[in-house]
Amino acid sequence: MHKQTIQTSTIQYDVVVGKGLLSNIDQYLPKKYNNILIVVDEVVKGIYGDTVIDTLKSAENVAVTSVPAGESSKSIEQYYRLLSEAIEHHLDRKSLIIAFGGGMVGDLAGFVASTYMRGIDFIQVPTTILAHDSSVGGKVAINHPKGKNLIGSFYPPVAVIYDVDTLQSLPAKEIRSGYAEVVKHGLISDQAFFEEVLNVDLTTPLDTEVTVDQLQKGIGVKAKIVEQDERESNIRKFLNFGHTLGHAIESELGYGKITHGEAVAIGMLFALKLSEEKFNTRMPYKALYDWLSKNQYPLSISWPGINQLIDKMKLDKKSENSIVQMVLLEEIGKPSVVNLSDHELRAHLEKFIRELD
Ligand SMILES: NC(=O)c1ccc[n+]([C@@H]2O[C@H](COP(=O)([O-])OP(=O)(O)OC[C@H]3O[C@@H](n4cnc5c(N)ncnc54)[C@H](O)[C@@H]3O)[C@@H](O)[C@H]2O)c1
Ligand SMILES: O=C(O)C(=O)C[C@@H](O)[C@H](O)[C@H](O)COP(=O)(O)O
Ligand SMILES: [Zn+2]
Repeated sequence: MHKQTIQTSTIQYDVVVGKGLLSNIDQYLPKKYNNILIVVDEVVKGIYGDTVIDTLKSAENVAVTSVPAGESSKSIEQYYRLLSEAIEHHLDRKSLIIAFGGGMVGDLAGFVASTYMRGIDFIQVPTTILAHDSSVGGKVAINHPKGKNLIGSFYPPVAVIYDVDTLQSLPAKEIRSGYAEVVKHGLISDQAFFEEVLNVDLTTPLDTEVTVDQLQKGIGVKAKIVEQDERESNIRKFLNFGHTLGHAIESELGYGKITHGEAVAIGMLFALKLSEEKFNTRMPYKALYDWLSKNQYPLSISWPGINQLIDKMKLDKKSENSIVQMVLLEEIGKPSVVNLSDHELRAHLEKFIRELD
């Protein structure tokens, strides 16, 4: 078992990563709670629900509510329904919400916790590779048809309990999706880490030791940033590398049509191309493209119209006065936030799409 402590200006919490944690989950709760609501998606409930419920039921008053699996549950309807469940189960300010699943459940249940009675404790119990990213740092949100995560808050969990045994049952598509964020953590932090990630072959069974080591490194990269800039005034924007276009693609194609990581992977390729142009430097575009292709990321997508994409990019949370900001790289490990005019963005995006297709 490995523990990293996150210390921001507002809160301290532990991220515990290890094997077999689910069946001892009660031991990792930071304190005793009078009442717990577990929010889980139907797939995760089917595989791991009993273990967690049985462990907690002996000690606490526990209720479970499930949401349909998939990005479309990160919606105002599910958010409202979960609030109603919290009321029905008599959760109060001494109660706990457990977000049990991938990033979808983490973001949704975390947002419920952040607004129910103006905020009650919640913990993240991630079950996907992607959630090494989403469970740490306290961004919680739901989607709006106009844009990803437009309704949300900064609301850190009181603990993250990451049982890596759960990764064994992940479908290949979700392994790919999660690894895009590991690649991101490599690109924004360190050449050696990036190269190490590109050595991983996602088409063969994962080497658990290597994966867990890389997930811990990714968490370390994220922790270092959110500890200094919890609310994204400056350097936290670096964690958005690949997301300005990625989120626009997800939202324009329809939530769930492409996974978050698949869209971010395309967004990172675009950001690398732009970085080359803006900083007159060489970027590992080809190395990343080849790795993504070899690992069966969908790089040839049915592209939405450029105007729609640009409109969505303007709604990105980094935008100011409708000017699109993108995170680019001056070099690997040296991210930088750059403003782009509509004209420039359109020209580069058109060229990128043409060359990718
Ligand atoms: N808050 C943040 O900082 C942050 C960071 C990155 C991504 N996100 C958000 O996270 C979401 C994506 O998260 P995700 O990729 O984990 O998707 P997800 O939560 O939708 O899970 C993906 C799929 O995997 C299934 N699944 C989950 N765990 C499983 C397991 N152990 N075994 C088998 N199947 C399992 C789920 O049922 C689902 O079908 C997006 O909404 C994205 O915007 C948030
Ligand atoms: O933690 C962050 O900050 C990130 O940007 C991490 C991203 O991987 C994640 O997808 C996040 O939800 C994006 O945030 P948003 O503010 O662009 O919605
Ligand atoms: Zn992301």
